[in-house]
Amino acid sequence: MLDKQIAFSRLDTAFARFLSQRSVLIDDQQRAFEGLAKLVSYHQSQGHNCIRINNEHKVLALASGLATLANQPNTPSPLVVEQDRLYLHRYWHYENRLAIKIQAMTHTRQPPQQLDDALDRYFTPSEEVDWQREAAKIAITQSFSIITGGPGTGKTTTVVKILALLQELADRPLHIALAAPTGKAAMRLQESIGANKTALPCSDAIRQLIPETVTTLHRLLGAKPPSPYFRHDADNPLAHDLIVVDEASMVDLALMSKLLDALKVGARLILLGDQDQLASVESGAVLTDLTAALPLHTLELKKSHRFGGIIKEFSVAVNQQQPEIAWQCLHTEDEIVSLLSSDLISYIAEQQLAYLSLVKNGANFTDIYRVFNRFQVLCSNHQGKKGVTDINYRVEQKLFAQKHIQLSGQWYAGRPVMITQNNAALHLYNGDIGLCLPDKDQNNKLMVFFQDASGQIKKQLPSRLPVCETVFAMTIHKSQGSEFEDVLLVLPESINPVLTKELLYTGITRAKKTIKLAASKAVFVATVTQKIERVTGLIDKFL
Ligand SMILES: Nc1ncnc2c1ncn2[C@@H]1O[C@H](COP(=O)(O)OP(=O)(O)OP(=O)(O)O)[C@@H](O)[C@H]1O
Repeated sequence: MLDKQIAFSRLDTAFARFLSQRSVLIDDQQRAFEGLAKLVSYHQSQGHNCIRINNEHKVLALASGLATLANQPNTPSPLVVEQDRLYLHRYWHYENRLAIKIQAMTHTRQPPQQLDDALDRYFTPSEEVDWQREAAKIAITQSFSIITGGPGTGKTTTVVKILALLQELADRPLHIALAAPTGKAAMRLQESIGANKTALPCSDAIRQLIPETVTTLHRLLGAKPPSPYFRHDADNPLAHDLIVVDEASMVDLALMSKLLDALKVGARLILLGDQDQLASVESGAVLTDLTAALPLHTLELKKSHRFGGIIKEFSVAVNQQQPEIAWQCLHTEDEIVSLLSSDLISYIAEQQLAYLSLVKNGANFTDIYRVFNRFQVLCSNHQGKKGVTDINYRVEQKLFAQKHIQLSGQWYAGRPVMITQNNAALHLYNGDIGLCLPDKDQNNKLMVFFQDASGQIKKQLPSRLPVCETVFAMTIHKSQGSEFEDVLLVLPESINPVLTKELLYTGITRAKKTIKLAASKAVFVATVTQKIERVTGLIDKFL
């Protein structure tokens, strides 16, 4: 049953050997069991919650003495068999807890009196169905709700109205937390909430009950690194009456399960996100699974208020896996969505000139940061030709050859960097972007400048920074939760397993104004055709 093509890690091999040596099996059966354990370990590391097994494997796993049936829990075993699925015990536990906790929240609440009148004040009555109003109705009458939709469909606008409505309708002020999986996503939601609050048709008293700060989920739950556990859990629940989580597609099974565990009895949860985006980096496809499993708790907003036109058409064609239509979108006259026709590295270097000239002229950081963030190169892959490392290296060399940067060492004025490791002491987190600039207050010594959610600027000595990398280009994965005016999407020269329609859709939906694509038709078509399939048992647990 072992697939020779699979690149098992040393961890997969060591884990499987460890288990098989503890099994009661011998000889061929022991070897077969070791193969099975290796497969579970590998697929879990690839984002699946479990693997599908046939009867023979089920018998083998149970005969090993190291797997138990999910519905016959006795002593905890390293593996769990549930129907035709084999899990590592921990992931079965996460799936099971998550389903149990959500099911406990699926009873409908008594609709408050005058709900319709209240809704009418926030949502202008119209002839057609107003889906944002419907979403608000679901979120108010259910303890657990999901509002999904692509960029600009009004998820944030709607949720701010929901928060005001819930505060108006509550007997006492609700304790609300707003959270997102990454610092970047938290920052964006915070900006958006602030802007939306002022436009609410409510009293100042109600407005003040809507929080303005957005935290990361890890901070909300009280991370205790390196421990995988949080300060808040079932024994020490969060005090909040309502928690809103934005960019929920990025939340993996383990984190979502821990979040649900940490909710107090009677609390509400609203998940916001785009179910068509990439699944979480770690295992599971939680948002997609939950939207499929709980249609009565889910509302999908379809109409984009930010952009229609060709970007929308392009994203829809990619999402619906129509490669020929998507390819045609790249060939319209207005060039809002187009193929890159010039040399890739020269084009990227040219796009940095406005930014680098501000750096050279000693402009203030806010202006430099804004101009840098206008354009971003998003690659599908990190390694290999046309991956992030390759492009960053070649762009630096080009800018150096053109004398736009002075490349005497690793650090130079104008080097943009992305932090790739959290450092709580410095308040710098994976994904934060900083710019290396001469510090006028310190005799032009090179410092790395960052801007936080509140717009505050902080600086650090390059030598003190946690691990980071140059970021003229970043992966599409890292760009989740961010938006840029102009995006250049770069795919490699040959197809690889990372290339999926979800990845491309996520990259496309980062763009606010224009999209350029650097890819051959063959690779583009193959990418649109490939889809993320994650093996999970979550939907089955709601049947
Ligand atoms: N019903 C509406 N009528 C008109 N404009 C709207 C409506 N709903 C939202 N908008 C506007 O559309 C824009 C996008 O809305 P919003 O930021 O709420 O969308 P979103 O789904 O949260 O987007 P993203 O996922 O990109 O954060 C905003 O400028 C907002 O004011």
